[in-house]
Amino acid sequence: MQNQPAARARALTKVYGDGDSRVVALSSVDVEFYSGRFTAIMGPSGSGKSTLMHCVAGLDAPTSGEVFLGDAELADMTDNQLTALRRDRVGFVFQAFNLLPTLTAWENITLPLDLAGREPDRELADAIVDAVGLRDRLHHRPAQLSGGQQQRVACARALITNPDVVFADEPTGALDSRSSADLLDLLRTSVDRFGRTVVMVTHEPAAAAYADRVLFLADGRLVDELTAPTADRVLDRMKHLERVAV
Ligand SMILES: Nc1ncnc2c1ncn2[C@@H]1O[C@H](COP(=O)(O)OP(=O)(O)OP(=O)(O)O)[C@@H](O)[C@H]1O
Repeated sequence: MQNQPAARARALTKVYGDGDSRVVALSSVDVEFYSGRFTAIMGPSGSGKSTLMHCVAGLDAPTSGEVFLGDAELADMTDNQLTALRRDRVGFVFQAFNLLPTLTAWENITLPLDLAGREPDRELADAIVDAVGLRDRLHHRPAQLSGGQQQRVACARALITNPDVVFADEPTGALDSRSSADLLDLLRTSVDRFGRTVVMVTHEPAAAAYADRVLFLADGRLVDELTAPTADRVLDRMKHLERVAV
């Protein structure tokens, strides 16, 4: 049985520019991201992966179509409501870690709560700090941490508000293979242990294999999907897509 979608889009279309520079980045995409699941989005370069994630996360407005986070339709929201939604109900992890250099790891992790005037839930904060394995680094600043540690701080920051959905855009893109595996384990743990919903854009079949389900985009359309993926099966589908695309 599938869970309720934590986020979904209907007939989502995104067009950039006009005239000669017009690009249809997404063409009438219907998609559901199930609650408590880990979904990976793959596809050739330029296929619309980041655009899809940004539209569903409320970072970018669709040209047409509908996007829902839970029951809320994003188009019905004012700018202030969208800002609050991005702060309180959505967590983000990007390829560049985007930590504030003057704050310690702990201050970076709790920043979204400070901005919202909320206190950390001690039990959740403890569990997250243990899961990211940074208990002895909490008072270090980003420059004193490795890339992998910085990305785990970013991941803890995305989890600390107990968001409905964590969106990760190429989160392992700047990491070595060991740090990538640690980060992917952490995203997997956030789903299995904390019940989070994770949506991750990636180029790497080995990273997509951590997900429960992989969606494949080509030319702005959803063209395929795989459940219980393995790196080999993901790679096979990608080869097929890239053959079709040339
Ligand atoms: N701000 C923008 N203005 C104009 N065109 C854009 C803009 N953002 C994206 N595009 C175009 O939209 C299409 C989809 O881009 P998108 O970044 O979503 O693809 P992607 O699958 O994430 O690519 P990659 O794997 O290379 O990061 C591409 O043709 C891109 O050039």
